[in-house]
Amino acid sequence: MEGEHQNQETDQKQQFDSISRLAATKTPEELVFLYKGIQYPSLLCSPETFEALEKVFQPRPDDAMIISYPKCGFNWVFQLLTSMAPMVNKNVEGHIDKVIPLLEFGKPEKFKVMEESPAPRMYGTHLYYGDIPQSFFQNNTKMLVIFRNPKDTAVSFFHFYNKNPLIPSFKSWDEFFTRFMSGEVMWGSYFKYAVTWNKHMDNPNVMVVTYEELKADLAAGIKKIAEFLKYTLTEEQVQSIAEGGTFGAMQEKYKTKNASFGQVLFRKGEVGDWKNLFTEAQSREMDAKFEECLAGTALGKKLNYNVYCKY
Ligand SMILES: Nc1ncnc2c1ncn2[C@@H]1O[C@H](COP(=O)(O)OS(=O)(=O)O)[C@@H](OP(=O)(O)O)[C@H]1O
Repeated sequence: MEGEHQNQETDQKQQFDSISRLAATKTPEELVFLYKGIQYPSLLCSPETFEALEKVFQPRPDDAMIISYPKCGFNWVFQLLTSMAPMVNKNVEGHIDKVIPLLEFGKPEKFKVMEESPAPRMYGTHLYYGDIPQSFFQNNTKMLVIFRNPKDTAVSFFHFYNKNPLIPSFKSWDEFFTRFMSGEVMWGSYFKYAVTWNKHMDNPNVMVVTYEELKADLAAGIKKIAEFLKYTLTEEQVQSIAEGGTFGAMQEKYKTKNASFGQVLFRKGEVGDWKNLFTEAQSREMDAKFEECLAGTALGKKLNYNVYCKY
């Protein structure tokens, strides 16, 4: 089993290196493609995979699906879930890391591989609510929706664009900020994403967790997630998941798994980094947008904007 796991890690590293070499031969325009009006990275997503997600993939009620706008903590929560899964069913072990966990990434054949995985399966998406196939709602898949305050999300996204060889770069933070605010970035508008999810927070199969609450108390966050998924964990198991889920532990793990992508993915892992890039005018502009879209809403309250996004 250990050998198989190492092979999967080597595969991931080789895939990333070979796609990076391909990306270097592309123009910035070629690195992005539009699907239903939204931008996606063309070397990672394809219309065939989007169609197979809709028509071929069979979600199950005991699946755990992470849904997040980019840079809100998808990989962090995925790590927590993959630590939990073998505690719930040992047979899951050999199936973790077999496919890229983001549903819209990779080739359509991945869905056949996922079919063979025992419960609980863990995967996720950055897709808009409206672009998630109806089958997930009809089959009562459990949805963990991860949000992060919009200012840190924007800063993290900006650095991601500029560090990730698979997507185009921006000349400046100011240019990126304008595009983020108008929603002309990959996976679309943060605010549209949030406004839509705010309407579905009462769905019993949906639980919203924030990046900031995990940062404040990771063990409490793990217990909350386990309870939602109906997993029984001992205190020791919670502690061991929390230890493996710190920023430092995850950064270290990626050094052996895929060092170059690890550097792209695990940048700083902090709350409040926005203060290093936002001008006062940009901060006010985002405050006004938050007020217009989310003030007074359940999700707006959960995001604790006044605590995390004000000077
Ligand atoms: N364990 C842990 N603790 C705290 N923060 C963490 C952790 N793991 C990942 N991160 C930070 O999450 C940011 C990346 O978010 P995503 O994983 O959603 O990115 S992606 O859209 O899927 O590429 C990115 O944030 P920034 O550092 O602010 O850029 C990561 O560093």
